[in-house]
Amino acid sequence: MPEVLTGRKPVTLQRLRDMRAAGEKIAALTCYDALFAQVLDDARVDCLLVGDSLGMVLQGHGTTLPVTLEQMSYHVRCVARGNRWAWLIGDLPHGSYQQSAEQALASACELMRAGAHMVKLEGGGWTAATVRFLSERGIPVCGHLGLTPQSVHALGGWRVQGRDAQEAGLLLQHARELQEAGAAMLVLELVPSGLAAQVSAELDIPVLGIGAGPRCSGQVLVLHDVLGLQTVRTPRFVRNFMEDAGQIEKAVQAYVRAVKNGRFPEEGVHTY
Ligand SMILES: Nc1nc(=O)c2c([nH]1)NC[C@@H]1CN(c3ccc(C(=O)N[C@@H](CCC(=O)O)C(=O)O)cc3)CN21
Ligand SMILES: CC(C)C(=O)C(=O)O
Ligand SMILES: [Mg+2]
Repeated sequence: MPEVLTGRKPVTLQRLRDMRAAGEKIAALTCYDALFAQVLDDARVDCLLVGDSLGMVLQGHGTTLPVTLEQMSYHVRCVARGNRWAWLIGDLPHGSYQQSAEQALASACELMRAGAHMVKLEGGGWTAATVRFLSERGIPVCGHLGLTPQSVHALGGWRVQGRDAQEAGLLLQHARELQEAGAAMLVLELVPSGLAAQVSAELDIPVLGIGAGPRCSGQVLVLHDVLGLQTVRTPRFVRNFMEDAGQIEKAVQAYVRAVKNGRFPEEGVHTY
């Protein structure tokens, strides 16, 4: 239905900032195709993330490393066709932004042409200059700290990040630097809930958590995990919303509701 009949407005960066300021939780899910985009959009998911997790979920790889920019661009195009209102974030895949700020800009432009509203890149420290380069050129950028899957081999596995004081301090510093460089959003993955709460409270930008506890501006999960479809052992931060809902549309609605009213994630159950 058109906007005049639904009263629905597209989710914008300003709207996401307002939600953060008002304490309204942001509900995000990964999405890789047009049909699911339509389903999630209808269920009023605020942000759709075309994540490079598709390398593991759709392609059957053991990590996200083999995913290419061309593949990401294809999936962003698919999702953009099915989406109408949600804010669309595209992951820059491994090797598409590390070489230089210029390389990152070219890769980001490819995803923006495909229909992304924002790009996401992993890591702290050196990424600040790249985030600044893209932001100054009108491309909204989302940072990603904590467990950064593209560095899984360097990190020594899918391990919780920021457990000791030194690691926590560095993560907080990286988060500040990303915001200062112009990052408009931040994903925190697999970090202790207290640290995620501290980062979210200190920053002015929306912080989406995945395995980062309930005190973030919002949550993001892999869609297939929410639907109880798992090829690997389910991480503890996941909740299967299909169990009670019994139907995909209802499960997604239940996820949005649980995030909005703060019942997911549950401290001590889905947290570290
Ligand atoms: N389906 C799916 N869901 C995801 O959340 C996800 C992907 N794929 N692929 C990319 C990354 C990989 N992720 C993972 C994978 C495994 C754990 C895991 O097993 N974590 C341990 C924590 C170990 C510790 O305590 O340090 C756990 O028990 O949850 C966590 C995140 C998150 N991302
Ligand atoms: C899990 C989220 C944050 C992600 O980066 C992905 O799906 O690739
Ligand atoms: Mg990713």
